[in-house]
Amino acid sequence: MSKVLVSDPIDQIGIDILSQVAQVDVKTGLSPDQLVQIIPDYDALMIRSGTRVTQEIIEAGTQLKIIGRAGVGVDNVDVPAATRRGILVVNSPEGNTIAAAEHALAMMLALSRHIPAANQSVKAGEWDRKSFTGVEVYKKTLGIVGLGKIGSHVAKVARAMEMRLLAYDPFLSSERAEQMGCHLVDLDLLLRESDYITLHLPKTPETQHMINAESLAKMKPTARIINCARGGIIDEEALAIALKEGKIAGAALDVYESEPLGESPLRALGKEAILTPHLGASTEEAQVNVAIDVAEQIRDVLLGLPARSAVNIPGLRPDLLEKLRPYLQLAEILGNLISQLTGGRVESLNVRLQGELASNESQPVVVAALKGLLSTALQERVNYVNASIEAKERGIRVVETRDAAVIDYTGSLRLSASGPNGEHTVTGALLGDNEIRITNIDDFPINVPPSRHMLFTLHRDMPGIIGKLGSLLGSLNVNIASMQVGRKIVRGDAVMVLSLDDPLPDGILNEITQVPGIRDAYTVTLPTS
Ligand SMILES: NC(=O)c1ccc[n+]([C@@H]2O[C@H](COP(=O)([O-])OP(=O)(O)OC[C@H]3O[C@@H](n4cnc5c(N)ncnc54)[C@H](O)[C@@H]3O)[C@@H](O)[C@H]2O)c1
Ligand SMILES: O=C(O)[C@H](O)COP(=O)(O)O
Repeated sequence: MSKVLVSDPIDQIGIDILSQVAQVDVKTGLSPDQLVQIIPDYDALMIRSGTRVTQEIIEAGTQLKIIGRAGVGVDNVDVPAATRRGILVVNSPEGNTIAAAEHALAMMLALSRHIPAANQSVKAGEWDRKSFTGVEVYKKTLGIVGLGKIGSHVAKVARAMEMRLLAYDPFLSSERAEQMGCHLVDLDLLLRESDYITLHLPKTPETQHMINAESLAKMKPTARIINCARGGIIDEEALAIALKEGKIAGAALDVYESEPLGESPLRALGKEAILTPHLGASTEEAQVNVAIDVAEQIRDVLLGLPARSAVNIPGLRPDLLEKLRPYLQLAEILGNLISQLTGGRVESLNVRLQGELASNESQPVVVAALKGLLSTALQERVNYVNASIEAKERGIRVVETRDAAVIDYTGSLRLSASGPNGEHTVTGALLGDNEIRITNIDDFPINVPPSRHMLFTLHRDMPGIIGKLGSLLGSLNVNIASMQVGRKIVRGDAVMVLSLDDPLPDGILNEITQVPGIRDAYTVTLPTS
């Protein structure tokens, strides 16, 4: 049974889903060293933002197949290291969108009306109304930095409060921003004109300290800033100084450069600063959403099914996946076949996608062919996550051609490559009921289903050859399940394709090529029943 480690608190519903297929161990609060020690036992790791999944942990996770982040941000996971090791990283891109947006809006209103400080004052026995006079958000300008899922929900609610909306998002068109009621502007203008600024963008090297002393200096002295996105987008030291010196009126932070927040000048500030401990996603609803979303993906991957929100492999729409699934299997088999026929070590792979496979949506089929090609050398270490990277690192050039014309089959795939055994070409297609067929080998037409043990010969089409080969295999107690000959002209060159019930004994290929008329022979083991 697979084993899943849950190293951050997640909703019970996620644990119930995982328990359908795996032993689930919930161990929160582990130190990095403890995690390195126990991770080798686990097939899957489920986390929130509390666990930092470093390269060291990934390398120690020799059984790890998937890391599931019950939330959006994967900045606490070394995704490139996971990709190199073929470990899938999945998240829940939408499960906590509403929760995070509502937290940002709550912060904006709490800042405007000094709610935390007023609450504290009443609880301390005071009745001070004068110190807590606030401001209204009505008709004020809200600058939204990052108009993605969370930013656009904030925009929707803020519009209902009749705020004027500015947005800065370099990856969004003005038309799209206008549809959301926002006027797209540059960051400089947004900083200068906004009464409130709310951040909803990822933390990247480019956005690190995007809000710094210089940008704070551009803001109005009455401006308030909210960060419920990621710590580090604001330079905390510069912010603390700006607040202390009254350069801006307030800040509400849910996320910090280092979490948990340690010693910080922010802690010493008064009612102008509101600090919450990374609570954006902490609603009952969001925690159920993300736990279901990610646990289901981990469960599916452990069952050999694809994940819907993988961050290190292009996601596939479920309908497209359903359509491509038999082609992915075909591509893997053909990739494996060509690798064995060429003797491995190919320098380039030519992939021809024909008929319905010519569409750009069939790109995963190329990845599947690479996976099949590399699996002879890398076995289970290659998968859909790392096949393209592994191929690149091995210097394998992939040349794709696409032709939408339908020839013989609705869709077909042809691979050619050369290696130590010379150049070979294999073509395959699906029959009406999605049955896989190898339809051509080295330009000889055939029509055989792939099978686990196969023998391919190149021979002269002449009487007696089939009988001689059959007798030879019979004398070795190898049972032939099926046999087919492909030829272009009578008594010319031909290929023979045999499906065998048993693997061929070692060294037998030499004997086969001694049969008069047989020029070459290859045994192949394919990943099929
Ligand atoms: N506090 C929390 O608990 C919490 C919860 C959920 C999400 N988040 C964080 O909120 C942020 C937004 O999440 P989302 O789901 O809306 O993501 P999203 O991908 O839907 O939106 C992000 C937007 O930021 C924009 N963007 C990227 N680089 C930018 C830049 N340099 N300047 C301006 N805009 C830029 C993108 O174009 C995109 O529109 C993320 O950082 C996420 O990790 C925090
Ligand atoms: O990226 C996210 O989803 C948020 O930061 C939430 O993080 P959390 O799951 O640790 O609450």
